Amino acid sequence: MMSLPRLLRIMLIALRYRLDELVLSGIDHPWAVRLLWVARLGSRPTMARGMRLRLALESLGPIFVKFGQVLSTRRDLIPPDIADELALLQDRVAPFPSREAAALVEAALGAPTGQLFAHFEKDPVASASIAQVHFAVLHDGRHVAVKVLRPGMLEVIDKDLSLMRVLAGLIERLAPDGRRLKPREVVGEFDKHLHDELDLLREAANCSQLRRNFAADGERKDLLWVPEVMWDYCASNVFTMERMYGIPVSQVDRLRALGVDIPTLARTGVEIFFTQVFDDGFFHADMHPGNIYVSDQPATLGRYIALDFGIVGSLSEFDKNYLAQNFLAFFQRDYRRVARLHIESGWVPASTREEELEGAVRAVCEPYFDRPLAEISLGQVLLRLFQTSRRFNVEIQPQLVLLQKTLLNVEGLGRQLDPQLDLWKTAKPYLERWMHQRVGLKGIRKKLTQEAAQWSQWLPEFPRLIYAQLSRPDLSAAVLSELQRSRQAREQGNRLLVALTGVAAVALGVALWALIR
Ligand SMILES: Nc1ncnc2c1ncn2[C@@H]1O[C@H](COP(=O)(O)OP(=O)(O)OP(=O)(O)O)[C@@H](O)[C@H]1O
Repeated sequence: MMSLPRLLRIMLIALRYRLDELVLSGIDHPWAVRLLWVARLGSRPTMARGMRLRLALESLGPIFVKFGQVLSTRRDLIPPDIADELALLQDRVAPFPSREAAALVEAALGAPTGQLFAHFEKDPVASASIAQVHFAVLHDGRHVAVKVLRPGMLEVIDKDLSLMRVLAGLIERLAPDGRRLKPREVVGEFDKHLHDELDLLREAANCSQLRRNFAADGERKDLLWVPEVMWDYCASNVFTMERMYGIPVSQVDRLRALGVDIPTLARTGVEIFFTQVFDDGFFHADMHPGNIYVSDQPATLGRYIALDFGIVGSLSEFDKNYLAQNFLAFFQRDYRRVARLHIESGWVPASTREEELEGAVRAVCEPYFDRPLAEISLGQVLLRLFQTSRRFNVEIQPQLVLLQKTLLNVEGLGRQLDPQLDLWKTAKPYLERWMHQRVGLKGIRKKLTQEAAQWSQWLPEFPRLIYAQLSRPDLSAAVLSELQRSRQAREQGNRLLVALTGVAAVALGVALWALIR
């Protein structure tokens, strides 16, 4: 599967941009030192290292560009100057011919586009490295957007990925800093990311779930507008959804000219994110400005529109608990609690000394309080917490890394819209409400409701089980005579136990009946 000419080309480009300096400086393998010395002859780095890496990735093609974009979010691993430069990577590429797009749709949906759609726009509205989007109209008049996967993507990706794995192995072995950079882990993560993005049915299902989450109750309906999935027009390489009408959130001047209140927009953006994280545990994790639009239609002016559902994150109750408690403890500067939370939840080995962890957490968190609360980046705090945790042998769960990356995006977006945005003020009510719901009466009620079905099965069996336990025939004579001695006391106790169990069962039954009624 691995192509030698392609590997050589990658290496030549890497040398041309002197990328060896980035990862191999300080190398002490004799043959590699000599080889590098020859290869470096005549080339002299004149540009900043980040720019050289960006240009190299651009000349290696769309998969490497995508890799650079993903890498730009790993600020826990790479220095800020490189991350900033990689964030500039654009993966707009020339569209593939519309004939080919139409043929792919026909093959996937089993009918010619002329028969499937009342109208199918020949020219794509957008084309990126993985897919391109065509607008169309269904026979019932609904306007749709049809996302079509580029042909032959899987083969190209698998070839480039196997090369990346080879390079990652080399870097890990040769580079003095190789282990810390975790190149194989980064490529592994990228591999998963790409394969997820390649399955458009998966993306359609994510879209459908997000739409349901935001359509469920009236309050939320106005927060975020998510396209409806046209399931009859979807396949693994074709995703047809409702067409949305809006303006990219980054075009602030246009939005302002339409009368959209920008500070409100900034606050709502953060609220939407926290709603997804703490209420649903399911969040859109590719929140770059190109995927977030704002409605320009009179009826829905200013409402957020989500697009591109290739990457989403899911959080368990445990993750949410970890996040909420840590944020709250952090803002109360209660580092002992942060440390204890990590030990009690089993995040760090039980043998970890609480004071040691507390000291480490204090060292990373305290500098943040040098600035006003409104300027603190929750994404950065989380990142620093993760970095500290790593030193104490914690493997950070991928969904939390995804969340931290998205949080940085959301904060960036919010502050771009409104530099005065007080993130903590916007986030705090969510965290407190969530904690309240979890530990307060509401939380207990919710838990009981969830368990109600189980209890309704167990409850009727209680008297039989109690009776069976109290009249076990297999008690030996010795035990019986021993028991006879204390029979009186026990009978008294048993009567009390049965009475109490009965009362408890009735109370529980009434409570459950009230909850599920
Ligand atoms: N439902 C829709 N309604 C209107 N326009 C859409 C819709 N879906 C996608 N588009 C347009 O197509 C563009 C690309 O869509 P999308 O982001 O889903 O594709 P992508 O291939 O994942 O691109 P990228 O990798 O750059 O994010 C969007 O920025 C938007 O302009």
